[in-house]
Formats: sequence, C-alpha cells, structure tokens
Amino acid sequence: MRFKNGLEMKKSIQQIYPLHQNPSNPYESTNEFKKSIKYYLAVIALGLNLSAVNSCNIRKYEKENLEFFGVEAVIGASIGLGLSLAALSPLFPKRRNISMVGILLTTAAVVDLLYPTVSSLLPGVYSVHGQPLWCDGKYFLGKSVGKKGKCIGELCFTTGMTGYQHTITDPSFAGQIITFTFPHIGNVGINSKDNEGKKIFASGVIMRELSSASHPSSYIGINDWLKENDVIGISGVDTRALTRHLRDHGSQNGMICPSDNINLDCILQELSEYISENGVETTNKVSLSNAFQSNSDAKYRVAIVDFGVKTSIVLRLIELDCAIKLIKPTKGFSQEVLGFKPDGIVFSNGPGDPKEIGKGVTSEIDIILRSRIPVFGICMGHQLLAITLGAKTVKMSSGHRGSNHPVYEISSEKVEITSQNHGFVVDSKSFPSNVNVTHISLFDGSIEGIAVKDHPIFSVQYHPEEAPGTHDSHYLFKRFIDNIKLHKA
Ligand SMILES: NC(=O)CC[C@H](N)C(=O)O
Repeated sequence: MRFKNGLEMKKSIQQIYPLHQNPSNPYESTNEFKKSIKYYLAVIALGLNLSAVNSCNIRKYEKENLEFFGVEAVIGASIGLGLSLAALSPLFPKRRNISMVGILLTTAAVVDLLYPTVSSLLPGVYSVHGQPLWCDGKYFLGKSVGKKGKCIGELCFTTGMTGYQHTITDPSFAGQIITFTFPHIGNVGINSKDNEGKKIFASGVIMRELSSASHPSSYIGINDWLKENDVIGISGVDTRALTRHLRDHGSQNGMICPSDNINLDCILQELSEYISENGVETTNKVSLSNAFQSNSDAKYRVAIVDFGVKTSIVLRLIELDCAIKLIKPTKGFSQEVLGFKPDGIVFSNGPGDPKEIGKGVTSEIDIILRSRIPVFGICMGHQLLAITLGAKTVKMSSGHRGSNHPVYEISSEKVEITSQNHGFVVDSKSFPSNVNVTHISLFDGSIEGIAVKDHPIFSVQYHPEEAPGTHDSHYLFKRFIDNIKLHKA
C-alpha cells in the first residue's frame, strides 16, 4: 500500500484497526472495560492477599519478640503493595507514575526475595541478611568473623577494655560465647605470649567492630587466628543492646548460625535444651597439666590443683621463686598433692558450675586442708574451697566478667580494681562460722574473698594474676608466700 503523505497513512490505519483509534464504539469498549476490571480486581485481591499474609508474618515476628521483622515479610508486603498500585493505575489514566512505582516496587521485591533463598517461602523457615546471633526469641545481626558455621553456648559479656587474647584463651570460658562490650577488638593483633590456655575453649566470640591489627609483636590478625583455631565469631553486633538484654533477662544460651534456612522453632528448642559444659571431665579437658614443667631448684614448692589453670597464675608463682607441679583433680589426687611435699597449695580457676565438680573432689580437698599446709584458692578454687568448708554456691544473674571490677578489702579498707570472670558465687546466706569474709564486691556486695580463721587458708573470687587487668591484687601472691614462710619457720 502506498501513501502520499503521513495523513493519508494515518487514515488508512484507522480503517484497518478501528477499535484502537475509535473509542466511540460503545459496545466494544464496555466489554473491554469489564474484562479489565475483572483482571484488575483479581490482581488487587492477590496483592491484598499477599499483604495480609505478610502482615500476619510480621505480627508473628512481633509476638515472638524478634528484634527485626523477617526480611521476607517486608518484601512480601511490598510485593502486595506494588501489585495493588499497579492494578489501581487504570483508575488514574493520567497518573502513569503510579503504575511505574508499582511495577518497580514489585520487581525490586521479587529480585530481593529470590536473592537470599527460595526456602524462605516455606512456612516457619526464615532468611535474614547477615549472620544472626540468637538468644531467647531475639536475634542480633552481624558479619561472620573467624570460622564460618554454627556454635552454641552460654552467652556472657566481659567489660574489659584490653587483653582480648588473654580473655579468649582463658580456659574458664570453655563452652561459652564471649561478648566484648569494648567496641574495638583486634587492634593489637595476636602475639605469641598472651595465651592463657593450651588452646581456645570458648565456643564463640561477639564484637562490635573488628579492627585491623597494628602492633610490633603481632604475628597474625584476630580474624585469621580465630579461623586457624576453628572458633566461630560475629562482628558488627549491637553489643550494647545485647549486653542490656543479658543484664535485664539474666544468663542464657545463645547461638551463632548461618543466615539461611533458619527454622526459629528448632533454634529455640535447641537453645532451651542446651546444657553448659560442666564437671571434672570439662576441667580435665582444659587443664594445662600435661604441658607444663617448672624449675625444681626454686625456693618454694607449690602444687597447683589444675581445674583449667591460667598460665599467668603459674607465671606469678614462678616470679616469686616457686617450683610448680600441676596436678589434675583425678581420683585420689590428694595423695599426689601431699606426695609432692609442697610448701603451699593452690586451687586454680576453671570452667563450669562448681557444684557439678562433685563430692569426689571436695572430699580430696578436705584431706588436703587437714594437712594445714598454706592454701590459696582462685575463682573456681575459691568456690570449691568454700563448698568444702560448708558454704553453698549459687548462679549469678549475669556474672562478673572484665578487668574493671572494684573490690573492697575489709581489713585494709582499701579498694582494688580487679580482673574477674565468674558466673557463680559463694552464697552469703550459707556461711560457716569458722570462716571470715575478707573481700566484697563494690558492684553488688557479693563475697569476693574468704579466709579460714586461725589457719593459713584463703581464697578470692577474682583473678589476682590479672591477664588482662590491673596489678592491684598481686599482693595476694605475696601474702601466700608469707604464709608459706611462716609455716616453714
Ligand atoms: N574463672 C573461674 O574459675 C570461673 C569459675 C566458675 N566457672 C564460674 O563461672 O563462676
């Protein structure tokens, strides 16, 4: 077909396709309109449906006390909104941008929805962006640090501002997930002399910000070090909110896990059923005993009953001219201790609930106490000494962990800033009459030190060896040596 000009072409096209160009055909346009109304109503219904389903989802998240909405609930709601906008657009023929916004919203939401995982569409299975840390029904998001994977343990927080390497390698943290309230972790890297245990026994670590390492003695950054040691960590967590949560709701289990295929019901069940590592099997697993020998020419002989001793306790004693023997609390260990002919005996720190260590151990401690040899108990050693003397221990609501805890010594009326790491404490209501309280916490008034009346036996709930922390409490090692000297004289 040939046309003389554009006008002729337009006319001819109008003849061929009259409906497109001729809105005056009333019959056809009513039909089309009815059809499109049906179609649009269907789309609106679908959109509203999706919105409704997803707002139920959002309500479910709120009910379960989750900190954030499920990402897919928000995506679902925006798909619904997008479709509804697109569907409503013919009612506003002049407002093309409404349908554009609708189409864009829907497309963005679909792309986003497909990205994390399709499995998030299954009922009860969620996906979140980032690495979640779970406790109760709450989650905190962060990024993976160290080894990738899943870990579970008691969540605890430490307020120390320095010494993260000492803290992470402290055997008393076995099975626990450590939250650092200090915001920058990693800035001095990892060196070859600050390890407190033979390996890392903590289940996981949580930090606000992973800093890059800058220190002459650092040989590796914390991220690679955690990877090498198979420790799972998470950074970028709102550690203030987490700490407040732990303080308000008390000690609880937590889990760091990968972000996809999250089944909230399974996580909550696993968290509620998890039992912390406890008992002599755990202390034997973390003890240094087989890995240590000391100089036998030293002035004093000290036996350390090793429930998971920190290296720094051994070092403080060696600095004071002690020959050390580490002894595991295995069956009949009092014979091995007394057979060493020690001038003094130390009961060390260690992981778990002191009550779970059991009678088998406290009856051996009782035999040792009857020898009247000077005794010094530290943390778990203090708790076990108190139990042997007839006191009880109780679980604390959120524990004392950090290197900035003020402690008051009653006899000297002095305050020392101490390093602490304990979740249990000697119960002041159950106190035996032959024992004095020597130290108390200025944070909560709990018992921080005891001494047996008229015998050179004393102990503290905190860590006089520090590492990390201040040197305020080193005098306690000297007091122990003075007791040894007096006893020898
Ligand atoms: N550092 C320790 O010895 C800790 C003792 C005990 N596991 C507690 O948490 O109370």
